[in-house]
Amino acid sequence: MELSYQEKLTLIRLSEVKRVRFEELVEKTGLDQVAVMRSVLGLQSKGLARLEERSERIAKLTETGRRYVEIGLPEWRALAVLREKGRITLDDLRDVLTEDELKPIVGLLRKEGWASVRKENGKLVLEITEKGLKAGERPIDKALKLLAERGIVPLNEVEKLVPAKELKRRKIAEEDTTTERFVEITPEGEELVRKGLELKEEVSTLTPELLKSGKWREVEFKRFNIQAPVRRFYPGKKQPYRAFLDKLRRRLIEMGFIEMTVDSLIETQFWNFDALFQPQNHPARDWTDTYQLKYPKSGGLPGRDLVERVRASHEHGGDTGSRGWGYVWSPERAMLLMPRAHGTALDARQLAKGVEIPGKYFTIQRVFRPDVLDRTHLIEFNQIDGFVVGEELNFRHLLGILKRFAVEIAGAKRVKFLPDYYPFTEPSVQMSAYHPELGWVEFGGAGIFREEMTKALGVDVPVIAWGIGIDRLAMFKLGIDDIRYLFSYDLRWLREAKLVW
Ligand SMILES: N[C@@H](Cc1ccccc1)C(=O)O
Repeated sequence: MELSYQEKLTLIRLSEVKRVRFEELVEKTGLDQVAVMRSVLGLQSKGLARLEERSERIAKLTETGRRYVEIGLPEWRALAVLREKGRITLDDLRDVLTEDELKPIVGLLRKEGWASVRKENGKLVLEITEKGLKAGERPIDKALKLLAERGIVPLNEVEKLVPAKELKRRKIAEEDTTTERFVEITPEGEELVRKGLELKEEVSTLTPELLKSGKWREVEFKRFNIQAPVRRFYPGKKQPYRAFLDKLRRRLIEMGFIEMTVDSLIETQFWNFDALFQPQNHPARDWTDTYQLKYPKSGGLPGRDLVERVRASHEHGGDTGSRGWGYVWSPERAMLLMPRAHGTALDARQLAKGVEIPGKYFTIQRVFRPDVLDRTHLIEFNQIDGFVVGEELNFRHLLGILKRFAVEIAGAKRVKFLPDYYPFTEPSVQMSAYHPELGWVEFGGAGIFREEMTKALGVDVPVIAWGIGIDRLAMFKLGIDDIRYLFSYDLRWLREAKLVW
């Protein structure tokens, strides 16, 4: 039979006394209470010992009772004054009794026969009696003594002296129930001890010393119950959404994407709109769809050549064969500053800077757009934008990549594509994924960048691009149905949110 060190120790100590109060057994083993209880339960389940619980009615000294132990019961204090003076009025007792004790005192003394009571000139006069002079220890005094000595006394013992009701009425003691625990060894337990138990100290940590000295071969290792329930533990960890973004970034890098970064959240309209072939009179450039910077209002434009190519593209299509938008392009307008409204601005910057062909790029950006806050809309949110550039790319590649994003990264089960419109892509597509509680949620746009855009930026091969509302993807992944929760301070959520992947 497999016994732990503590079980063996407990069993051996128990065999010395056969039957013992639990508290005493704790003392005998020198272990702590929890360890002994665990051992006793272990022994019990192996049939070597029995734990017996007995509840018992007891009387317990009250606060008032404790005071009486110190200064004496009120009737004794009153009697002392009577004995001294022979004849007294109630006023003479005010020094030795409280107001509460004074009220019932006449009745008490009379009941005991320690004083006679008369009324003289409208005042009560108490006179000591023969019995009062000889008065000695009564049952209630004995009960009080017993309680004083032990604090807690079995009810039946007290009741041999005074009814518990009486003690309760006088607020000396109150009734209660305690559970006493006894541990008893079984014949099987005794048998086992008789055969001899080897008591080897158990080791719970394997130390370098044990390993070096080779002593690990001799010692006995403590067994751990890895199924035992433990206390919940909340170690420090990354904010769940931050963790999600970090993992997403790593994943994309692993997939061979190059990350595009930028220092500022502020962008010129040139990079946010113009370089993307979005005409300056396009409604989405209005203050209703994007924010503008109050101060400073304007920033700088990139090199002349690039600006001229973008201008040409807008005004007449440049050398793409397109007719462009057919209006007079304004550099001042393009210089206006705004909080970046989409991550796609970084695509434009990268294409202008030069790209590897074939190549894959991505960026995770904080972007800003006026909106009404609700469960699926924030005015400040995160986008993951990316593009793939290569000679042979076509629309089918784009759909394939997008589907992979939605299914693998967002864990969406159902995805659908719908035709859409963006000034910078042709064709354009919008994607939605099915959320179990919110229904179809649009989470991104994509398309093939128009030549009017890519050529002006200096790239002459197909570029397929997408922009995804990453917060919405995270909702799927983190299993939440309110986008605002991603930035929540709710400690419970922060502690218990699963780290995904
Ligand atoms: N920038 C677009 C998404 C998009 C990116 C790239 C190509 C097409 C569309 C948006 O924010 O909605």
